[in-house]
Amino acid sequence: MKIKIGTRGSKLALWQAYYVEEKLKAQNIDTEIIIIETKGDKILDRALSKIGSKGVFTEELEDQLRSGEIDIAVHSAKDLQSELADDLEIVAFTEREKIADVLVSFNTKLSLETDEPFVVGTSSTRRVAMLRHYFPHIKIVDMRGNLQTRLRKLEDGQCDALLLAYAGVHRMGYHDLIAQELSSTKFAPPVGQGCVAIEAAKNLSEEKRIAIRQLINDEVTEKCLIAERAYLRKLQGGCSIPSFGWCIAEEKEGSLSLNMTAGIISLDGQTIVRKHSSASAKNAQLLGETLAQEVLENGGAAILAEIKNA
Ligand SMILES: NCc1[nH]cc(CCC(=O)O)c1CC(=O)O
Repeated sequence: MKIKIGTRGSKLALWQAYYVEEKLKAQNIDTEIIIIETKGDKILDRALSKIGSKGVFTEELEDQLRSGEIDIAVHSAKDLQSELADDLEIVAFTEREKIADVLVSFNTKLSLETDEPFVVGTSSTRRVAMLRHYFPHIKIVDMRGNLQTRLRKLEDGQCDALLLAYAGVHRMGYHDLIAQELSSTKFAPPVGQGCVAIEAAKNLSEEKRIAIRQLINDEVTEKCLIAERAYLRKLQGGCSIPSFGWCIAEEKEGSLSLNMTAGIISLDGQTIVRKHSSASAKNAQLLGETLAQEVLENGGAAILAEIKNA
């Protein structure tokens, strides 16, 4: 059997593709990595939220899944839109890395917790809003591009620090630049952060589908991601909305139980709606949907409407 793996060409995307390839190769499955450029890779001069919300990093990969040019597409789960077309599905989620955001700087003594003002580069609406809420003394500059591009801008002095996902920083070997790991209860991570998702067309052969699930899927992570993605789908926000959601699993009396926190924050950081709930892993999807309903009813809908009008 041979499995053709489609990926974007950034270093982080390639790390993910090699990670998946290793797991398949270990069981003597032949693999080929095919690099595909997406709109999100080509357009670098505009904020992601302005390019258009859906599929900026996925559309071209999905076309090739449908045509059979590739068997699977490897994505950062957080970049994969919550609602897939009817002919596509996620067949596996890899075991999750730490989900927190980190402050990255050449001055690792920097901390958001002191009153000292400094400049942070980020273009994520969630990170901007969270900074405004918790750390209003921080100045923010817009900063897009892949990790290496952003680090070069940091090196050039365009900012004092970056806010990034721990997972990407760790995978790229930039551990030494981590100045501070942020608390997820406060500075809540987005749905999917730290996890790699494997997307396939529904017409992929059953043989390949089963092999991929067996070798790559982590069942505990999958339950968490089902809950998180159900939350995002129900919120109908898309990836440029400052929403957050993270679910952790714990073994409780022999069965798996999920604890999830989810919410949304206004762009100016003034209003946060945050809800928490638990459920059995069997009800993962319902957990995410129920939380979305609660968030929407308790001020979330008003924040969404305000963002759409802006
Ligand atoms: N939006 C870009 C992106 N997509 C996935 C990651 C990090 C790795 C991950 O969360 O899986 C990053 C970089 C970042 O936000 O710092």
